Amino acid sequence: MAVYTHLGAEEMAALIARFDVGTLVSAKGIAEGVSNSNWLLDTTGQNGAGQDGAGHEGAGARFILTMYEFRIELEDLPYFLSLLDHLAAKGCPVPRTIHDRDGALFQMRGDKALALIEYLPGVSVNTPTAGQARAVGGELARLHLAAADFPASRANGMGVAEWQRLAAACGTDGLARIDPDLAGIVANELPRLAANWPADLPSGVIHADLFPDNVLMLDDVVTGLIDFYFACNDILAYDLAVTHVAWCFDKDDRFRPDVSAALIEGYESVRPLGADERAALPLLGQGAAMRFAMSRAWDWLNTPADALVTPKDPMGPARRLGFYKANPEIFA
Ligand SMILES: Nc1ncnc2c1ncn2[C@@H]1O[C@H](COP(=O)(O)OP(=O)(O)OP(=O)(O)O)[C@@H](O)[C@H]1O
Ligand SMILES: N[C@@H](CCO)C(=O)O
Repeated sequence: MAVYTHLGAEEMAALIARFDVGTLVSAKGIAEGVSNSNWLLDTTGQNGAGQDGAGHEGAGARFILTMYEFRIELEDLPYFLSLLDHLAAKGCPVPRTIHDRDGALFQMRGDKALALIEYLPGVSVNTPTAGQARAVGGELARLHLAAADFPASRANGMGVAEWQRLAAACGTDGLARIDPDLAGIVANELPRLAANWPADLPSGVIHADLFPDNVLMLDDVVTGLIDFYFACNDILAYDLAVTHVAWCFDKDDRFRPDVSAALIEGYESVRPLGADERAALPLLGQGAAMRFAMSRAWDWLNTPADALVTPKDPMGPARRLGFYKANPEIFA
């Protein structure tokens, strides 16, 4: 479930009339996703009409309407939405933001923001193949290169200081309630990661959350990179580490060496890693695993029992952290 707000037909049609996209034909709530309300819209217009004329007259057009419900600060929206436009203009497979007739990137409904973005085809894979991981690695590197001249900057709100804040907010008892091992893992590993976190690796715009559910694919082709709402400026190789944690293990947290090799090869076919970046990957992987262990632990302890969403298990990333620590040679 992810439609938290009801928008009536008349209101939806009036909203869409602010854009040069034709008139509304249908609007369907999208079940996937947990943070925002999303609708799939069909209109009588052309895709991207009024921007570059792409699309086919008479064929109708399809869009995603997102209402930002939680977590996203309004002041960050221009960064996220103009980043989509910047990357799309450079040929990255990301949805363009549809601007309204006055050029605005987003609309307000009460205190909530809404944005209309381009619909992209494709599905999210559950068990990626090596070929799919190679393609994702290549697109991630292309994203890093394409964003090199993006003029805006945003600090990583999910960096080391946030892992520490979340760990403290969960407390030793809370972590131990989730799993008897978790409190010990955090007590041992978090101070070490914080003390050794690299400060001088190449940085730029990163996606920071490129899990399979944020990638749309058709066979081995990436058709969409979506959900840029953690994007920020940080270490580029950390983004590869995040993607590695998310793609290179099976559901039982067993490492998948072929998928790992393909992801890194795909990345390096576009942007070869420096020796310093490659040497840092074992630590960056542990940090990426800690980031998701901590955000999930907080959600685990703070999601009401009757909530419509099931919190994700923090122990998956926690076990992957242990794997990276014990097996740094996988990145050699
Ligand atoms: N541009 C797009 N083109 C096609 N489908 C999209 C697009 N954007 C989103 N979707 C669909 O909507 C679903 C939810 O989107 P998204 O993951 O951005 O939601 P969210 O609530 O912000 O995410 P999260 O659960 O990661 O916080 C996606 O799984 C995908 O199926
Ligand atoms: N992709 C994240 C959710 C966003 O922080 C996870 O799987 O935990």
